[in-house]
Amino acid sequence: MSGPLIRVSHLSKAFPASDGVPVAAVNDVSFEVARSEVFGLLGPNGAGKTTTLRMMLGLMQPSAGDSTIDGVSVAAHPDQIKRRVGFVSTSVGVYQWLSPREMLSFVGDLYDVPPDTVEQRIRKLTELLDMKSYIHRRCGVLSTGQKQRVNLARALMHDPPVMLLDEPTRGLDIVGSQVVFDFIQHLRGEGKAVIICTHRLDEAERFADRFGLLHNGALLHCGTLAELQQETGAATLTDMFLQLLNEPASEGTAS
Ligand SMILES: Nc1ncnc2c1ncn2[C@@H]1O[C@H](COP(=O)(O)OP(=O)(O)OP(=O)(O)O)[C@@H](O)[C@H]1O
Repeated sequence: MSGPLIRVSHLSKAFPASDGVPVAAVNDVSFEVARSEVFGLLGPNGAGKTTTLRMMLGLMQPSAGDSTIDGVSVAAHPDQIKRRVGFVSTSVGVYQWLSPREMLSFVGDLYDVPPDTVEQRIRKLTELLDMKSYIHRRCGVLSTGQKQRVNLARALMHDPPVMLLDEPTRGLDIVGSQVVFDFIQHLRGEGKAVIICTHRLDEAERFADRFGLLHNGALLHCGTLAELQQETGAATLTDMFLQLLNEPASEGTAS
C-alpha cells in the first residue's frame, strides 16, 4: 500500500493522579514514518516515549487520537496490529530454558508462519546477526549482547512492515551497539518503517533520518536534523535538548 506505513494522529494519554490533576503523559502527538525511513522518537526521562509506543502497539488505550500501521487503525483493529509490528525492548526477555533456535521456531509458530518459512528465516537471521556459535545454547546462559541479538531476530520472525525499538542499545558495548546499527540498516534496506526511542542522542544522530523531540508529552519539534537545526538554532540534538530542558515547563498536566 502507498503512503506512510506509520501514521500517528493526535495521540493523547492522560493518567489520573493522586492529587486529582491528571498527568498528560502524551499530549496531542502526530507524526508519520514512511517505508525505509528511520524515525528517532527522542525525549528525556518521562517525556512520554514508552507510553506512545504502548498505545501504538495496542497495549494501552489512548485517551484521544489514533495510530495506524500499514493502514490498519489500532483503535478499530487492535488484534491485527501485532502481526504488522515487531517490537524490541531491553525489558522483553528471552526464554531462559529455550535455545535461540527453539525460541525463534516457537515465535514463528505463534505467528502462524509456515514451517518452511520459519526454517528459512532462522537460517537468514542466524547469519545476519552472527548467532551460529550459540544458536543451540540455552538462552539463560547468553551474554547481554547475545540475548539482544536473539531479541532482534525474534522481532523479525513474522516479517512485519514496521519495527519499534525501545532503547535497543541499552547495556550494550561498542560491538553490541554496532550490531544494532547494522540491524537498523538492514531494516531500512528491507523497506521497513522504523521508530527508535533512545537517550543516546549521538547514536540517534547517526542512524535516524528524521526526529521527533518529545518533552512533557508534547512533540515540540519534528523533522530532519537540518530542519531542526534551522528551527531551533542549535547544532546538535544534545544542544537542542539542553535548550528544551531550560525552557519553562508549560506542559505536563492535561487540560
Ligand atoms: N500507568 C501509569 N500511571 C500513571 N502515570 C504514568 C503511567 N505510565 C507512565 N506514567 C507517567 O507518564 C509520563 C511518561 O512516561 P513514559 O514512561 O512514557 O516516559 P518515557 O519518555 O518513556 O521515559 P523514560 O525515558 O524514562 O523511559 C511519566 O510522567 C510517567 O510517570
